Amino acid sequence: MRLKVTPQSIPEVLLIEPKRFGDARGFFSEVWKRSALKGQGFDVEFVQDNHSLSREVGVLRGLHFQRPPSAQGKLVRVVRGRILDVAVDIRLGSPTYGQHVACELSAENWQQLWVPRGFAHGFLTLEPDTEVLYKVDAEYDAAADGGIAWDDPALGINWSLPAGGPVLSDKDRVAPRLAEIAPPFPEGSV
Ligand SMILES: Cc1cn([C@H]2C[C@H](O)[C@@H](COP(=O)(O)OP(=O)(O)O[C@H]3O[C@H](C)C(=O)[C@H](O)[C@H]3O)O2)c(=O)[nH]c1=O
Repeated sequence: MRLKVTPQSIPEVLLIEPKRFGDARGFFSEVWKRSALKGQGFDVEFVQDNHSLSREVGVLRGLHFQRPPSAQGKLVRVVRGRILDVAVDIRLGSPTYGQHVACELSAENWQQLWVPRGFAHGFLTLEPDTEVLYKVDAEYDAAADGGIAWDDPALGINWSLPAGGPVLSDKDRVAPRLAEIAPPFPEGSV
């Protein structure tokens, strides 16, 4: 098997573990195969690839989403360094609404997280010079871009922050709490 897929505590969120074929030259790995998600009921067609570099430990990007009809599913992986990757269920009416999955993804463990539409996504870097690559199934739409506070007490995310606190963008520093925004994903919207 080249791709192991494990549903998480919120079963729509999947941990994906591609196999690495190592040899004296290095390794080869199929890091994405459409049939792997299709087998889990997600027939995804990615339309954009993203790549971010975060220089310091403690960079926290999130919690972000795009509102319908520009909602994005994301397949996240780390090619250098390590992150705590977090997906928060913000689908109104979901039995796991407001709950989250947190997984450590790294170049070493080679694991990926599938974050479906209807989830807010964010990560904290655990090593310097961390590079995150992620495919999305809807293009960037700045007008649909939304965010919720990384430290929203209602979400109860244990980020394991560094002593100096997170390094945030101006946008993330002032994001509202989930209860303060109009529900971004009404029932049936994703
Ligand atoms: C997301 C995105 C951003 N941009 C531009 C907009 C800004 O001028 C610049 C930085 O954007 P931002 O500060 O939103 O980047 P991040 O904080 O890494 O945002 C991402 O962080 C979390 C982890 C996510 O899951 C989202 O994919 C995304 O929101 O890139 C684009 O041109 N295209 C894009 O798809």
